Amino acid sequence: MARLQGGFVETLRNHLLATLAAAPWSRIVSLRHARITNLIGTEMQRAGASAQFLIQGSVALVMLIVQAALAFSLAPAFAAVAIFALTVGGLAVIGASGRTRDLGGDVVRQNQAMMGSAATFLGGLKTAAAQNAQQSFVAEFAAIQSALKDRQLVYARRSSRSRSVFALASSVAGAAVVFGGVAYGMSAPVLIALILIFVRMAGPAQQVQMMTQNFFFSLPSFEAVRQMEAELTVQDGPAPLASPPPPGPVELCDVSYLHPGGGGVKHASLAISPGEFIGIGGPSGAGKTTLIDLLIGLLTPQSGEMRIGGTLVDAAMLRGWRDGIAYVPQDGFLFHDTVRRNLLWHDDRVDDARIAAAIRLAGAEDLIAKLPDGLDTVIGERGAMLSGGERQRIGLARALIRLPRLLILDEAANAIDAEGEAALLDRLRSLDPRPTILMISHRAESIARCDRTIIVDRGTVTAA
Ligand SMILES: Nc1ncnc2c1ncn2[C@@H]1O[C@H](COP(=O)(O)OP(=O)(O)OP(=O)(O)O)[C@@H](O)[C@H]1O
Repeated sequence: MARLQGGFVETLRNHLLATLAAAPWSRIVSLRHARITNLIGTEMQRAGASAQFLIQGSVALVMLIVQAALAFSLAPAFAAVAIFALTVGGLAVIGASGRTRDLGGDVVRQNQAMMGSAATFLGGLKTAAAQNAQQSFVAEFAAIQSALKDRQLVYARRSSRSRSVFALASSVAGAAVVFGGVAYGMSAPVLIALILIFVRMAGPAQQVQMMTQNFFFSLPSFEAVRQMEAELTVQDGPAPLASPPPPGPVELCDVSYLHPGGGGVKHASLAISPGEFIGIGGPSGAGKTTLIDLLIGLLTPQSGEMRIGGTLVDAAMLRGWRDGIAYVPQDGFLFHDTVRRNLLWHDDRVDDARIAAAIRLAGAEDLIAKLPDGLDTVIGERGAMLSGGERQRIGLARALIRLPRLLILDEAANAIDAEGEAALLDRLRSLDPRPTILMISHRAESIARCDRTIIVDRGTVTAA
């Protein structure tokens, strides 16, 4: 049973992760991270427990049926009364299952709120510490914990009450069997055998009752996992194999994508040749990131089309296209591990010469030289032990290690001093062969270093 339960949880967890990985970006972006981490951790375990309760309850039910059949063969009328009593008890338990399930649903919601509160606290730790605001986080967390404990107490009280009722009812039933047997002149051997059977039925009957309750209490966890999968799944079937796109320009032909609030990109048409270094400028919220998300295929055009090397992009080509993309956001994702593991996050079969070349290009040589253990220094959660500019240089080096066909810099150097950024851009310009580089920046002097500029303003894309 342990193997079954372990296998069930493993399969469920892997399936959820695979669904998440295959989900369209527009759906992933609106998900709350705490919801996912809570599902993967706590709720998966509860869902596994619910599967185990189902199996244990079924085993106990089979035992109960066998014992009831045995009792029936000895004294049919008696057994019929006992089976009737058991059925009434079973129906009462099932009747209460709706409320038990609601309680289980409350527990899922509170677990999620608790995870969300902890994640917000950790994310805003520095701001909270700087403003002495930790107490409000602690108070919020305590309030959620208290609500969670209350729901669990209600459940514990309810199951303890039904266990007492069951114990009382089975004692009364036992006494009734003895009394009835004597009153109706049942022979001593049959009566003793019947009592033995009924006594042995009490265990499985109670187990069925408890397992049913536990099952309905943990069922909402399984339902929550399924619910998320349903929200993330667009179509069934295996993802297509990646097919590399043909060489040639990337083109957007009259492409529009508007987010639910109305912001985005309208009727964009542009062609980007291989090796071009293009600056993308425009005010905040104008649609620059949306344009990039369309070019890397994270967003699918609502109208218009995208071509690479003259060929219309389909799902298989999109996978191949992304294999050649390196994307560097403003706040590059760094994790609590060594610089080396952060650099090789995507592919650890890279040789040292390629790592050194990428570090040189990103201008991260001095930074790594001064770290106590060089490339093997652990840099803290989200690279907390580095400065903003240093974090960005590590993010850039990681992207360059990929030897991308398309390099996207989404305000990826805005924390680096102007002089350092100018030198970095010059190094990128002189790369040979040079990848296509798209750089979003709010610094006019940085944009000026590109081959040409695209301006995005209120969703309209124009060449400057
Ligand atoms: N997932 C989303 N859901 C709803 N609206 C969104 C979403 N993403 C972006 N928007 C909206 O679309 C518009 C364009 O956003 P986008 O991120 O493309 O702008 P941007 O030019 O990159 O801005 P910035 O320079 O500030 O990064 C904004 O009004 C933004 O609020």
